Amino acid sequence: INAWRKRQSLAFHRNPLRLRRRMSQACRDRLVRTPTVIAMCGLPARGKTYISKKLARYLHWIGIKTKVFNVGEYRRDVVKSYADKDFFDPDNAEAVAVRNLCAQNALEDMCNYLADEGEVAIFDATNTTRERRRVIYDYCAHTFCFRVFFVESICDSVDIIDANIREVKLKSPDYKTVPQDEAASDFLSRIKQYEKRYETIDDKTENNYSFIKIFNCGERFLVHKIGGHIQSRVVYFLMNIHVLPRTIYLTRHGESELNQQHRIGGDPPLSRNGKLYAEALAEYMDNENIPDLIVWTSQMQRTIETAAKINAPKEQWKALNEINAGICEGLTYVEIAERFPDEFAARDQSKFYYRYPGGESYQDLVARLEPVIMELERAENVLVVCHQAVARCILSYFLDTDAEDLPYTKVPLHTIIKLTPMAYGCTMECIPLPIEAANTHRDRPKNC
Ligand SMILES: O=c1[nH]cnc2c1c(-c1ccccc1)cn2-c1ccc(Br)cc1
Ligand SMILES: O=P(O)(O)OC[C@H]1O[C@](O)(CO)[C@@H](O)[C@@H]1O
Repeated sequence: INAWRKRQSLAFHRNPLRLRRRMSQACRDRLVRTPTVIAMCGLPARGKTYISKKLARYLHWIGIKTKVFNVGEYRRDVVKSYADKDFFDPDNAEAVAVRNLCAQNALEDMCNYLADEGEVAIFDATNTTRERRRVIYDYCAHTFCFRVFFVESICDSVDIIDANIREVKLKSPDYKTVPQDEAASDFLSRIKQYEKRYETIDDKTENNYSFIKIFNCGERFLVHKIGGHIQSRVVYFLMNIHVLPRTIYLTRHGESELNQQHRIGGDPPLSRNGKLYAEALAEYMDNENIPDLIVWTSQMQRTIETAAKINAPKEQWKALNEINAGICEGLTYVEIAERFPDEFAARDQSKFYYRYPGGESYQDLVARLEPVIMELERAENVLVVCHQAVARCILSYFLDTDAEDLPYTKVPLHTIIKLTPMAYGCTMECIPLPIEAANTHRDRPKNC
């Protein structure tokens, strides 16, 4: 499929017409993983960029090549200094031409990305008219034979719109030199310009499309003609996220007796220092005074023991158990290098994909952690007490780390990581507690 795509993309740059015929031929052949365009729809301040970025982060984390194409960024490239709301007046012919050009440029870049390497592309734009959606559908589905899935966010809650404008819009490049209250009123009138022409997806005249309509941040959904695996994963994800403010705490278990011996795996008890960390962690969480905190641990005794003294309900997840090192369980890295030199070298060559004989890879870990991430999206204040490799995978979901770098993320023992969702991402604060612990981190070797 990749070689085919490479040929198609070369052909495209040489002879667009020939490619389009070839691509329509491909339409008749069932492609294994037909690329999907997720086209956002909705008035400004309906969370389109929020959904686009969050969705892209989730799909990237489960291993699907995904990229967001934001038309606003294309417009800012073309129109250096933003004039004002009149730029969005549908009767301003020159501005309409510029905006259509930007949308077309984004559309072409997006389809080239999918023709070359991408599996999912998210088209982050208002797409608020039937005509605009038909242009997208004809270009992506008929010319390129990609699946198209429309995601419309509809929100009439003034509080939510106002919060969005305050939290995100006023920080946008369009308003960096404008006083806040003037920016807010300019943005509100920008919305009014769009409202003049807004046509919500109509399940009668647009009933051939696959789409989901989301009302008021997920209070209600209307799902229409889900087409394929990606779309069903997207719908499932969108029905599990929420925007309630909350904090996620992440920490490894206290130092274990095997950590002290620099041995990996096993199901060892805590060392004396590990027990001290368990007490300090309970005290820290008490001081944080988090409403309705829930604590998740693995089923290994070192995490259960670490959480035991925390004054909150506990839940054990087998999915949070540490990576299974198979034949290397209980060994030190030196012993592994001596007894299984080829395995040791192979792991450093491709640490994310390498699977221990009789054990797991980081890629296996991400797959087994997906239900934990989904439940974390549904939950509010949670403390997750887990392990080094597991913590790296969970952290990479929130920080959008690449698979290449994920297995080398530093997650020291006796450190509390505080994750707070903000605007389009989340902030991370590391709080090391002053209790001695072995260093279990192994850096990427120089030659890898
Ligand atoms: O402003 C908004 N209006 C309307 N819907 C919104 C937002 C935001 C939002 C949240 C944080 C910052 C910026 C935007 C998220 N959603 C949203 C939409 C659908 C789902 Br399913 C979940 C959240
Ligand atoms: O992938 P790495 O760097 O070997 O770290 C994972 C290892 O960390 C530990 O949790 C502690 O050493 C081991 O149980 C596990 O095999």
